[in-house]
Amino acid sequence: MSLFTFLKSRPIFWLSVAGTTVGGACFIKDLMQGCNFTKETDECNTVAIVTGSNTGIGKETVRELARRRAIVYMACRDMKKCEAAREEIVLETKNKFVYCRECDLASLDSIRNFVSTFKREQDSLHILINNAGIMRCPRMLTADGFEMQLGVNHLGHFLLTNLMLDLLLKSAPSRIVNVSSLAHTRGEINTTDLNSEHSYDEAKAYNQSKLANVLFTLELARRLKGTGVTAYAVHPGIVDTEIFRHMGFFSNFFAGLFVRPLFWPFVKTVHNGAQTTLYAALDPDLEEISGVYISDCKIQMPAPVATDTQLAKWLWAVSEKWTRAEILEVKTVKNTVPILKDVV
Ligand SMILES: NC(=O)C1=CN([C@@H]2O[C@H](COP(=O)(O)OP(=O)(O)OC[C@H]3O[C@@H](n4cnc5c(N)ncnc54)[C@H](OP(=O)(O)O)[C@@H]3O)[C@@H](O)[C@H]2O)C=CC1
Ligand SMILES: CC1=C(/C=C/C(C)=C/C=C/C(C)=C/C=O)C(C)(C)CCC1
Repeated sequence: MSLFTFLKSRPIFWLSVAGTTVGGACFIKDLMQGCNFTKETDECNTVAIVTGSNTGIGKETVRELARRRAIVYMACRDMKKCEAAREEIVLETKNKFVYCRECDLASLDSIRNFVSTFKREQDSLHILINNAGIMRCPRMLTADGFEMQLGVNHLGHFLLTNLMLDLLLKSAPSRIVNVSSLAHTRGEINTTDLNSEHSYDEAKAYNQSKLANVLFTLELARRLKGTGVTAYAVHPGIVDTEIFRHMGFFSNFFAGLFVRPLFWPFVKTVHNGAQTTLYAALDPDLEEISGVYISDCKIQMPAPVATDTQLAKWLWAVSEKWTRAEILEVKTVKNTVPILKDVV
């Protein structure tokens, strides 16, 4: 009888195999969780907006901002889901200054309505977190005819940010956090068919939109230099959220039963997935830094194409035209401080 045949017949052998597998999976899971933003900050009187915050990374981001006593606006398209998430967060954090307001990033009108409502209620904004996202959906169009992933992930946030710039400038130091992805490294800006009208590939469209997030951050930082408003692009890690909802391989019943458990050790929990966003939004050490790409709470180099300033300017010009955004002429602090010849 070989050693293996002998072991196979012993229940203790199978118990130890199962124990090692579970232990190994937990060990890998622990290794994959990445950074934790533990620096205590008091955000009392800080006004923040988080888009797409009824679930996933956005919801966790709101939870932590609320725990730190911020006034938080959850900008969501589904008011029922938003209210359920808000209630849970208010009960848990005892912070009642958490509000749900409708904002469908797939509609320029909805974004404009959200901005008007917000400006009627608040006269400052310190943190804008452009988090909402949709990944690898079949070809769909927004209310204004934009390909959905480009429309929601980039163009909607482009308009929202520009409409909020007056408040952000007034409230400086203030921050804009664009939730991008490592997927930007596989992205290309299709300058001849940005809206995927001639051909559509769901993965290419997602990667393009996430590259657009980094290029938008770069151009924002350039335009806002010296104003006290800073911009960051972040990669949250691979996080167990509903982002896979359009990918049958991950989201159907069979996947839930067999595929997800296989991936479980390799993905971050939502709590850990929100840490890099929180770091970018809150860490005082970043106050003088802008236009950077952050992954695992560390400034990292993005893909070379994401540092192309000409491409960033091109994307800005097209986005400005398509969203009909009124772009504020930004005066830097240097320009606004009166100089001697203005005073005498
Ligand atoms: N999870 C991951 O591994 C990674 C995620 N990211 C990025 O993180 C961000 C958050 O995603 P995650 O939490 O994972 O995904 P989820 O799918 O869990 O959350 C996405 C959020 O965006 C909202 N949203 C989608 N479309 C719109 C819209 N038209 N208007 C307003 N809100 C909308 C969703 O609302 P609703 O529930 O109503 O659809 C939801 O609240 C995204 O930008 C994503 O690209 C980046 C890298 C990896
Ligand atoms: C294939 C594969 C993995 C899954 C990768 C996934 C699920 C990536 C998701 C990326 C997302 C959501 C990007 C968003 O911008 C693991 C688990 C790392 C293990 C190794 C092989």
